[in-house]
Parts: sequence; C-alpha cells; structure tokens
Amino acid sequence: MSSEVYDCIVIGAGIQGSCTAYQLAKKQQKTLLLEQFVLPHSRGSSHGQTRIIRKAYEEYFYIQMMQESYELWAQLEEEAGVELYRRTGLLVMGPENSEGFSRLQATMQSHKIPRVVLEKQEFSQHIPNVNLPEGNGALIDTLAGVLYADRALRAVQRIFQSGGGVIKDGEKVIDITPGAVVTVTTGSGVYRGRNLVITAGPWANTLLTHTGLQLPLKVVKINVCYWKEKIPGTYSVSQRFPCFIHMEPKEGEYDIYGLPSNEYPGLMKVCYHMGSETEPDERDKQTDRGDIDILMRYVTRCLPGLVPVPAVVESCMYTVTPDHHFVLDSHPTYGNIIIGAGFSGHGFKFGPIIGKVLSQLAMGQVPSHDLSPFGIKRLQSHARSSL
Ligand SMILES: Cc1cc2nc3c(=O)[nH]c(=O)nc-3n(C[C@H](O)[C@H](O)[C@H](O)COP(=O)(O)OP(=O)(O)OC[C@H]3O[C@@H](n4cnc5c(N)ncnc54)[C@H](O)[C@@H]3O)c2cc1C
Ligand SMILES: O=C(O)[C@@H]1CCCC=N1
Repeated sequence: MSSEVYDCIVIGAGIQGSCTAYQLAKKQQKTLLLEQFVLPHSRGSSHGQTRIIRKAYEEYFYIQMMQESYELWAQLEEEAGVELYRRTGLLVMGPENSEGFSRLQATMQSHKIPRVVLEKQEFSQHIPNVNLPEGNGALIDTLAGVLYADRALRAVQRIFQSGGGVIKDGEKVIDITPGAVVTVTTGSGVYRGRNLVITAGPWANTLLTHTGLQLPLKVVKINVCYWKEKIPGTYSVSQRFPCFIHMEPKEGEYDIYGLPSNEYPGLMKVCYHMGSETEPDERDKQTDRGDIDILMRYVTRCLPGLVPVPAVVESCMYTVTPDHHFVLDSHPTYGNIIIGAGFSGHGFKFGPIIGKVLSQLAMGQVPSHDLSPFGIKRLQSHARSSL
C-alpha cells in the first residue's frame, strides 16, 4: 500500500464520476479516478455518440439544475476546444389531458422556459413527416439539443488529467473499508482517500455492499435502435429536424424519444424509455425485444418516413430508482462516502452540475443546489433498500 493519501477517490469513470473528478481537481483536490474497464468502453451507461439536453421537465428542481448545467457545458466546450452541444430544439408531444404533459406545460410556462406551443393546424407545416396522434398536444423546447456524449466524456477526462488528476483504468474496485481515511482495494492496488465518491452506474449496489448499504435500484438493458430513413435526410440534423420526446404515447407505456439522424447518416435513433431487468455483467444475456415491438408499432404510426424495422441495435443500461429521481447524498453511516446513483436514464445532461454538487458534498461544503429530492431517506420504505 502506498503511503499517499488522496483528498478524494472517485469510483467509476462514466459521465458522473468523470465530471466529479474534474470538479475536484479544479478545486485543487488531489483526486484519483478508478475505472474497472480500460477506457473508453461501452459496458456502462455513458457511451454512445449522442444524448438529449433539455430544460423541458415537469419538475422545477431539474429545470433549476439545468440552468447551470447549460452554462457549465458551455465552459467545458470552451476549455476543451471542441463542440459538445448542438442546438436542435426538442419537440415534446403527449396526450393533452394527461397529467405528465399538462404538468410539463404548466412548469415550463410558469418558469418562462423558452418554448413554442404548436397548434394542431400548424403542426405538419413545422414538423413534416411526423403524425401527431388525435388528442395529443405539442410544444418545442427551443434551446434543447444534442450533446456529443463520447466526445464529452473524453474531454472531461482529458481536462481532469491535465489539471493533475490521476485516472487508473482497468482497475476494478473489489473492496472498500470505511473510516476517517477510506481504503479502496482494486485488483492491482490499495489506495487511501480522506473522501470517497461512488458513481458506479449499474454497479452501484455491488460496491455499496462493502459499506452495508443497498438501494432500491433496478438495472435495465436498453435497446438503442437506429431506423433507416426511406428518403435519406428526411429526419436529419442538417434539415433542422429536432430531437423529440413523446410522453406516454400509449396509456400504460413509457415515453419514446428520438434524435435527428446525424451520427450514422441515414439512420435516426428512436428508443423506448424502459427496458428489461438485467445483471450489469451479463447485459447481453437479456434478449427481450418487447420494447422493439412497441417501437416498431410507434414508428409505423408516427414516423412514416422511417423503415419500421431497426437497422442497427446497440446496447446501454439504465439504473432506475422507484421515483426515477437521482440519488445524490452522503452515506447514512459514513459521512465521507458520497453517492451519485440511480440516474434513471436521464442523467447525462446534468453531468457537469452533478459533478459540481457531488464535489461539494465530498469537500464538506453546502451544495449549491437543493438536494432534498435526491436524498437516500426517501427510498427507505422500498423493499430493496437496507438502510
Ligand atoms: C440508451 C440511453 C439513452 C440515454 N439518453 C439520455 C439522454 O438523451 N439524455 C440524458 O441526459 N441522459 C440520457 N441517458 C442517461 C445517461 O446516459 C446516464 O444517466 C449516465 O450516463 C449515467 O452515468 P454514470 O456515470 O452514473 O454511469 P456509467 O456511465 O455506467 O458509469 C459508471 C462507471 O463505473 C464503473 N464501475 C462500476 N463498478 C466499478 C468498480 N467496481 N470498480 C471500478 N469502476 C467501476 C463502470 O465501469 C462505469 O464506467 C441515456 C442512457 C442510455 C443508456
Ligand atoms: O433525458 C432525456 O432527455 C432522454 C429523453 C427522454 C427519456 C430519457 N432520456
């Protein structure tokens, strides 16, 4: 064991751990970022070329965090000298009388989030090649767009390292011994830190076992589907086609979302916002295609310019909490262990602000955002938590 004691050790170099490590290094904290796989990898939740960024949320606390997150993404772009965000706008559709769509509209209106409400008669003129189902409304979050995810992850890690941070990849953490100085054992070394941040994505509970805590997290495999345009370019970013979210297009089903064709020319990404439960180490043993069936019916109905069979299917994972809100909190027993988990399939856009608040918690500072919606205590009543 080295005699070196880090100010902070961060476990997990996905977007949340990488952004946290970056923020810590920026504040002169001697920081070690540990990652089980050799970087870059496609085994967690942060890989892939694109993610949606938006302020269109039903809950004001997310909108507040996004106000700062947009600023931090812009700073990061500047520091990295690469484009990370492309504004496309986000089309939000949903049953007019549904609770979710009504709440989203009301929140955006009362907080004056830049948006355009599309009336039915003008919908197809603004958004050609999309069939808006009867009884559905539509609006555009005008500042929303695409984040270049892989590029962003690489950029944050690079800046962290150039600011003195240390990344050790290909080092799986196999043990954690809590204490005033936390000891972290990997397959090839033993490290010590005054603080520890666990941002292990789908493996959060595996690591938390070593601290006597289990959270009610469900890990699901997402089939990331790309669909061929019948006429290339119909839904492309260069034709100014927006990202979209269709809230609960069928009662009892989850949202469907899409991004304009861009990363794979001629192919548009359209996904179902839920998947089937999986073990993170055996992701590809999960072969359920129920979500793809739902998507095929949706594409046939609403996106007539796409061939209704996916041309490419990639894999990713969500780590879902019962209320779909994040976990951003200190460990209930060990105050110097900080947890960022359960990003429930919508955490990427918040990466920079999550990095900031987790770094504040790790440094014993008062976080600059109200983290009460993200506390561990709220999960106490759920069967899978052992608190
Ligand atoms: C298909 C898909 C589409 C999405 N779309 C959007 C979107 O449009 N907009 C949006 O904002 N969000 C979106 N998300 C969600 C977002 O990507 C995730 O919330 C985010 O990437 C989670 O990051 P993370 O750092 O928590 O997890 P991860 O990226 O999984 O990182 C955790 C890391 O911890 C490492 N690790 C685990 N255990 C150990 C160990 N024992 N030792 C060392 N390292 C370990 C893992 O290998 C991994 O690299 C999407 C997610 C998916 C899957
Ligand atoms: O977070 C996002 O914006 C996307 C789209 C909606 C569902 C999940 N991820």
